[in-house]
Amino acid sequence: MTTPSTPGDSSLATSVYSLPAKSPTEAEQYKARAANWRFSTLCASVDTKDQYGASSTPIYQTATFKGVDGQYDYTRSGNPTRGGLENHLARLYGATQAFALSTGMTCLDTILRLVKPGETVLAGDDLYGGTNRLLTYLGTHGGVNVIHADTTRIEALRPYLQPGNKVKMVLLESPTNPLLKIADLQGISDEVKAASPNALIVVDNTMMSPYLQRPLELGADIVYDSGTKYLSGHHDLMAGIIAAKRTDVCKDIAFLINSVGSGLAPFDSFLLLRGVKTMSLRMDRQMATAQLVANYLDSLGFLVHYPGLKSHPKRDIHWKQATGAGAVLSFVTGDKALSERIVGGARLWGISVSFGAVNSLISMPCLMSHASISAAVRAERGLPENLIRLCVGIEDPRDLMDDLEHSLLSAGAITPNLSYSPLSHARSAELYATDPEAWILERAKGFKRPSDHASAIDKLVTGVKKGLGFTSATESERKTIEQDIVVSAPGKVILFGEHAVVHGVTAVASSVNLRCFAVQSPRSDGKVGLEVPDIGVELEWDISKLPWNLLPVHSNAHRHVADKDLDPALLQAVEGVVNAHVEVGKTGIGACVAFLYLYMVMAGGEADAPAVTFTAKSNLPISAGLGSSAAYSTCVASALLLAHSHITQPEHGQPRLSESDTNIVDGWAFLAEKVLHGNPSGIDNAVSVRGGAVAFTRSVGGRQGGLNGLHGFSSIRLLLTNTLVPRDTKSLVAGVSAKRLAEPHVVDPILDAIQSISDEASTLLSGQTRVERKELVGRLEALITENHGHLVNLGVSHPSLEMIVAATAAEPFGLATKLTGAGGGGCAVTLIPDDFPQSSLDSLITTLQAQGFQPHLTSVGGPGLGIHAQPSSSSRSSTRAAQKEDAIPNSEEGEGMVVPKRAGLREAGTEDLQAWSDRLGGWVHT
Ligand SMILES: Nc1ncnc2c1ncn2[C@@H]1O[C@H](COP(=O)(O)OP(=O)(O)O)[C@@H](O)[C@H]1O
Ligand SMILES: C[C@@](O)(CCOP(=O)(O)O)CC(=O)O
Repeated sequence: MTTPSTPGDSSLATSVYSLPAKSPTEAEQYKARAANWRFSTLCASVDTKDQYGASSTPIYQTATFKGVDGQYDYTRSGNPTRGGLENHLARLYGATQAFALSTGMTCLDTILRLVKPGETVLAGDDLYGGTNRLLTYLGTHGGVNVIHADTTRIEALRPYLQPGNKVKMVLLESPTNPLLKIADLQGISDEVKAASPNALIVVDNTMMSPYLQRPLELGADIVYDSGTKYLSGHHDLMAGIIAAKRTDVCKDIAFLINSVGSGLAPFDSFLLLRGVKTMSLRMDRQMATAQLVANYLDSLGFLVHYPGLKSHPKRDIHWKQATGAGAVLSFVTGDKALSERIVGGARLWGISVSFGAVNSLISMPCLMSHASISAAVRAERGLPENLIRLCVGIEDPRDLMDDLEHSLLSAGAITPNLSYSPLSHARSAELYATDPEAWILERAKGFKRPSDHASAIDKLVTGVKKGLGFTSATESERKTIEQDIVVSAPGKVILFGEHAVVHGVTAVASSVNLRCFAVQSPRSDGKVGLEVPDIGVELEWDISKLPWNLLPVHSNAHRHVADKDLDPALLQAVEGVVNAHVEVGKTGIGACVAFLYLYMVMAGGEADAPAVTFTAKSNLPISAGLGSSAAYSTCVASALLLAHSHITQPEHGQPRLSESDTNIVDGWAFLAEKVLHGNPSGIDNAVSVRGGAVAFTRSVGGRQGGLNGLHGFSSIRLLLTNTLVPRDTKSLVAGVSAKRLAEPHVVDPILDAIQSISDEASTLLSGQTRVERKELVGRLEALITENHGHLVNLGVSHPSLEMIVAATAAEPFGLATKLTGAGGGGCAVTLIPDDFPQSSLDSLITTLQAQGFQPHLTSVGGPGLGIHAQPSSSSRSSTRAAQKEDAIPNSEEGEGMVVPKRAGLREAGTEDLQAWSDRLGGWVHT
């Protein structure tokens, strides 16, 4: 057995990194057969020779191998799965040897170790951020002289090539990422070699893969690829490949990999080998679509970087050395905020760094993959901050175009071309099937980029269409918002007095630590959109087509104050608009109607209606009695009020929102609650808007209502248990009202009894009583049990709630529980005394879970409505600069990257919402 030891070990090339054990004749036979195969045949035909005849290379998931004279002894030095992959890749790269490592950056690290202190590395100036960072480190810590130049132009390299400069390595990329600049690989290699014979030409070939470009055939000494990209194609592994022709170079690389242990693990080697088999197939599809996308954007007048375009600089050189244009392209919109809107609005195009996988991606390199290069250096290297990079996958091109076009439209990057008459569906389908390039150009004709000066013909067509009752002529001028508006509001738990509160009885409630979060973002296509992924809502409406004619006429000059009552005719019309979407379920319909109703009433007319998308997501269980509707209503109300500047956008550092703004939001949130619940008391929105704990009395029949803060509430521990039984607040509230009408002699005494309970609870929780803690908790427990009994008599309990009451009351627990909220299912709340042992709590939780319920301990009394503050105008520029600097150190592939807020909210999992909002920071609460 030969273990690689020193670079000078001549046995190395034929030992652990050589072809697998097989007779030379077999290997030769394979080579002879494969000699004339084309690339895709080579990809799919792995030369496997396994002891059991396995037709796919097995995973040798082992660190060590038995015996002393076998071909393998230790996986760091060599492993049959990795060896099989490396042999296969060596053929694809046209290399003497190929090596599989853990990542593309490991490849670069390994290659750079061939440079000694005092020697020079010549590298490009449009490099992947990670490459740039490693080179900088080598310069400061490794004594290596790193020079950045435009490696795509030999003229830029010439001054550095004199022997005195000790150029050991020239790092090339073509096309570059993300500007797709082309380098003449053969020309540069020849000239570098002539001037600096010791220099190694290294090519990062990741943008092309060996399928499209084989730099070893163009004079390069070493080529490396991030195997994470096209080679694997599925974003399910990380890998890097080094391929080289010169045996001395191969030996050095093998030595380093063995010494460091950077070889790819067996399982990842297996996955990569599997991925490589379909590489050409995937890339053909990806490239064909990329070409369509590039043609589309190009014909609309965007500056597009893609070597498949006729106008691409040095296109002829690219096509001399490569057989395809790849599937990455980038384009300039001219406006960073516009680019953020485009990226934030895309759905099918995922927001992510990296490229080359089967699914399509969209990103802004300056905020993501290239964020580790400082803004100043990016500017110096001509990387526009508004650049959008598209990495095309294998999805149906029509779906990709639908999504991109929708996103461009809603962001205002394109507008419909009113003078264009679209093809019929049948003709368009036929064109797509027979001539996709003609199809895409035809598609692009339906749009144009907005310009300040619409052509005379456009103006004429607009006028005619408007006269005929078509969409508003002023879509591009329609009001929108300047920046994203971000808000959040909590749910609530009612401890005493639900239902009775509707009839004027006092209730005691507190906010909980679960919230609804919302982003309202600008759009420029004359539409208003609502996205509530929790309940499957993703809709948009033409603003001009909303039933504006039914808006009640307001004499009132204080338009920002909400109406007390709903307008039945408008409500019905809005319900009609929403009900037209048959795909939306009951929960979704309520959410849409509440939003659209507020949207229309607050605008007061079409002219003032802003083109926005409202996106909401919540970690509150919906319809479980924890006030998810109030949290949503509060978010809708505050976001719309901010869009109209009816309340003040807070600035960083402001301690809290003003009392008057708080009241305005509460009024509108109450109106939304009325849409959702018919006759709510207003307690849910009062708590959601203000947070904390309150005793709330609705003003009924001329009696004075009121709201008092309860400061002894927050120290109480509550267990909330969700029965998961769905119910409907509106009908439960209506049921109690009907019962009161039918049997006032039964219901009224119950209401009186609940009033006494709430009064006593308010006193106990006011924080000012002298009652001893233990006694206080004991009294509250008795009140809970009593209040639940009254709710049972009002007919709003449910067998599942009774199971929880019984389970928590049973020995050894002995706890008091009541339903909370509207009942009929939903949640129960259990008071956990201070001295209740943790072990008992754990066992109670297990018991409840075993019965199919979802218990969780909650903290109460947290903040109410929060609005994400804009930096104050004086500090705006410095804060931005600080944020950018903050993002630099950890902006790795994905980590710390800046995602448009709307997309960030949409993509965050329910569990991550709070963390997403904490990361945003800068919240100002009521
Ligand atoms: N996150 C949310 N996004 C959109 N709408 C919501 C959301 N949460 C609640 N809603 C609306 O509120 C209704 C639930 O209200 P309700 O039955 O009172 O339950 P809860 O006690 O959770 O407030 C839903 O049907 C839906 O229309
Ligand atoms: C039953 C009621 O008192 C509370 C309703 O709470 P929820 O919708 O179940 O979260 C109704 C109300 O106060 O509006």
